[in-house]
Amino acid sequence: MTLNALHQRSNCGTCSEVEATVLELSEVSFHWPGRARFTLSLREFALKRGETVLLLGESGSGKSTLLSLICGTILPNMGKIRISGTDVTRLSGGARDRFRAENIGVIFQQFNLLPFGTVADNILLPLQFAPGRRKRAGNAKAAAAALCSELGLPKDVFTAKAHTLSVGQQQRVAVARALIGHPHLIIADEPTSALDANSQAAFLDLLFQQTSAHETTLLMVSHDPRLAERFDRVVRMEEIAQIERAVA
Ligand SMILES: Nc1ncnc2c1ncn2[C@@H]1O[C@H](COP(=O)(O)OP(=O)(O)OP(=O)(O)O)[C@@H](O)[C@H]1O
Repeated sequence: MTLNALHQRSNCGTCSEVEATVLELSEVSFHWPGRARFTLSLREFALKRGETVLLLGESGSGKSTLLSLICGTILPNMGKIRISGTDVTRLSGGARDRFRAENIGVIFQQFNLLPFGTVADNILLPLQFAPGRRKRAGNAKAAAAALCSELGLPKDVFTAKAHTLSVGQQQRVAVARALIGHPHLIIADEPTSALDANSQAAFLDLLFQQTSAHETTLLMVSHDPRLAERFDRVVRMEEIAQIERAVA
């Protein structure tokens, strides 16, 4: 039996601790290649199950780089990145893509919806690559429709093409796509940056309602420190990471 299977089946203290930590980075170092070499080093960073964390940092401080490392779209030069007990740096490229689809819901700044796909197509997309998540979603179409209704999207929008939606509606679709099948970890990269204060508050209400209902861990990047009070914890890039820039 694998360690993960043991953790899932056991109620022992050690395993509850492992399960309680959804994300754990240790001794991670990454550099972007090229003339203006940027190096990000991070000793330790962990997120607990159900925790909501706002990651703040100046432009160019490596926030998006860190999120890409967590999502496994780039690999560190050294160090461990464990998500729900699996060190993603040890997975092959294909296995990492599948792991991401299974375990992480991602919300991008520009939402990254398929413009000519329907709302349903967009929400169901991650399930195509993630059989476990598809199973957790149950009746996937019904789950997507339920999420739409919980997120305040009108029924007739379900079959509309994504590009015909308002920005506010597209946001909700992006949230539904990240939440379907209950991934343990949601990563959001400045999802509120293009919104006015009222829309920002409404967006966060939706996100927090959903994450608290399913004990989902949320790591959200923003430039806006005013959002801090809504989160369990605020982390600044300079507290957790060191960066170096060297021009060759
Ligand atoms: N694809 C890339 N190729 C090479 N270097 C990159 C790449 N992406 C980022 N970098 C380097 O990493 C540095 C940090 O960029 P990153 O986007 O992670 O910062 P950020 O904190 O998210 O910035 P912002 O708040 O402006 O989005 C950049 O200054 C750049 O030097």
